[in-house]
Amino acid sequence: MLKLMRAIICFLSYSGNTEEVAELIKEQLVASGYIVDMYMIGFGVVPDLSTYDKLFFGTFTWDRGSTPDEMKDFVREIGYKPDNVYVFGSGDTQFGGNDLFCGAVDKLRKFYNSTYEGLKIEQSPRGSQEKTVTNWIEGVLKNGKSKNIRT
Ligand SMILES: Cc1cc2nc3c(=O)[nH]c(=O)nc-3n(C[C@H](O)[C@H](O)[C@H](O)COP(=O)(O)O)c2cc1C
Repeated sequence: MLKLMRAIICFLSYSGNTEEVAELIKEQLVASGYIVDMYMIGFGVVPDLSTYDKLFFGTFTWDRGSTPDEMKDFVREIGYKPDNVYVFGSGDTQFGGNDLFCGAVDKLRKFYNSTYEGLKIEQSPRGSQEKTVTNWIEGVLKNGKSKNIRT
């Protein structure tokens, strides 16, 4: 029997940019045959992540390259380090240039030992950056690790 792959996209977004990235990732995964759930960090109970093949965590960056507190709380609530995490985020190079751009993406990736590169989007992904999202997802699907949740 054909087993469908499942992914969840957990994201934190105040003004909607990271949410837009999450939506694009969802569209791409669905087009590739995944069943996709979305979780807005800070709203409701943290889902059971062990039931997903791939986990996508998204966040904006704050306060000179920092990870927002809600994201830190989410990480604490999970309570373990899944090994199938892919990190994405939005930021703005006006806040400290390349050094601080999407610093939270780098920090989360490091925390989860996520070997696949993080996706960093300058504010809204709509327009020319949509291709960046598409390329990233293609790379994740081709090269990224999946947790085999059925063994
Ligand atoms: C006070 C403040 C500080 C920020 N600091 C950074 C930063 O250090 N690095 C960065 O890349 N973006 C920084 N940003 C930009 C946001 O991360 C960016 O606007 C992001 O797209 C917002 O995401 P959201 O629309 O999902 O809430 C900052 C924004 C604000 C308002």
